[in-house]
Amino acid sequence: MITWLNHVAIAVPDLDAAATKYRSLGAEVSDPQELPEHGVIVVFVKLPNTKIELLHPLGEASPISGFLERNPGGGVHHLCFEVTEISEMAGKLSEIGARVLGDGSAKIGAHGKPVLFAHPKDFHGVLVEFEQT
Ligand SMILES: C[C@H](C(=O)O)C(=O)SCCNC(=O)CCNC(=O)[C@H](O)C(C)(C)COP(=O)(O)OP(=O)(O)OC[C@H]1O[C@@H](n2cnc3c(N)ncnc32)[C@H](O)[C@@H]1OP(=O)(O)O
Ligand SMILES: [Co+2]
Repeated sequence: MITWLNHVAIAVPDLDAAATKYRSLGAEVSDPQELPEHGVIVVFVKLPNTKIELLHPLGEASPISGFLERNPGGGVHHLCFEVTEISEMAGKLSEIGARVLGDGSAKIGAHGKPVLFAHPKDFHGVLVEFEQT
């Protein structure tokens, strides 16, 4: 079952500049975290009711490189919802006709929990991430 909004992710061309901008507004911003398995480096802006994940490509084959080429100034990249049972999610997604990205199995995400992504073309033009609660 889908529950909380865990984060909204924004792809940015300059991670330090983006982190500084949110910090200057008084937000608590985490240190950068490299996620080589996901091809990104991330920073989290912590808000009382959710988080903003600032994303920048890491390595040669980042899944967000194409997005930043098309949106050089940055843009909203994905939404992440928590789910009670990630192991059931891949099956549920195919049941409703949504493609699971990658090899279809969950990977460990930025919070140390399994995550899956569904294709934006199957979710009203929005890339959706699901994270185990
Ligand atoms: C771990 C951490 C965490 O939170 O724990 C993360 O979030 S990692 C976050 C980074 N990891 C991921 O994003 C993993 C899942 N993402 C992917 O596999 C890829 O980004 C992807 C397949 C969605 C898109 O890759 P791509 O841009 O190179 O592919 P294409 O050029 O073929 O794009 C196919 C179509 O999808 C559209 N498209 C691409 N990216 C997005 C997006 N973020 N939101 C909405 N639409 C999108 C393109 O415009 C294109 O539309 P048209 O055909 O109309 O031109
Ligand atoms: Co994310």
